Amino acid sequence: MHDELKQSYQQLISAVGEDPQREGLLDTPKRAAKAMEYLTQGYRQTLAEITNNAVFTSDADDMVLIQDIELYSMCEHHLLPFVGKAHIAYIPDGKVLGLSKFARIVDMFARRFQIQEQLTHQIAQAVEEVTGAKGVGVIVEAKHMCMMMRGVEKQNSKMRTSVMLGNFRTDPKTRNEFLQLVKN
Ligand SMILES: Nc1nc2c(ncn2[C@@H]2O[C@H](COP(=O)(O)OP(=O)(O)OP(=O)(O)O)[C@@H](O)[C@H]2O)c(=O)[nH]1
Ligand SMILES: [Zn+2]
Repeated sequence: MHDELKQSYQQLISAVGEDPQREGLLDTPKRAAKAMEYLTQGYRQTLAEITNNAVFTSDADDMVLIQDIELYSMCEHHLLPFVGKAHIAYIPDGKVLGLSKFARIVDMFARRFQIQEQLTHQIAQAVEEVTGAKGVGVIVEAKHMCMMMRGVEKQNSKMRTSVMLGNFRTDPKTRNEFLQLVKN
């Protein structure tokens, strides 16, 4: 993959009319390929591997909220970054997941070519799958460079997506508790 990416970046540099042999650009295909490999490493990870069995038995059955998990992803339409935060809440059903693993789940799906709606959905489903929770709620808020640097060039708009599963979907009280907690 590395060599293929490197060649693609060489072509890209030529295609925009730059000189790939210019001193400042000589190592750019190599660096850019390495960066792109990192930014898409989510394709080469699995849920089992990143959560590493960090699921613990617990009789806690109150809502757990992990807020402000920063995320960097790339929109699949323009391959430009979108940047923001994820908030994840769940109601355990006998099992809790190690705290850091929520951030790892966010990164695994963010480091792919994405649309925000699907990213939000995948995070929620993964948390449900790993914890077997009674319910899961995920909110993602992000700013899309494809709307800021180009196109409509709006600097202040933000996209907010949410996915509610289990009792977050069926029970308005649970959902409201989540939304209230995130607001605070
Ligand atoms: N729903 C959704 N849309 C997104 C996301 N990221 C980018 N987009 C939008 O995808 C759309 C692609 O529209 P097109 O008309 O095919 O592409 P375009 O001509 O580059 O569109 P403009 O951005 O309006 O210039 C744009 O409206 C983007 O704002 C995302 O995560 N979710
Ligand atoms: Zn885009």
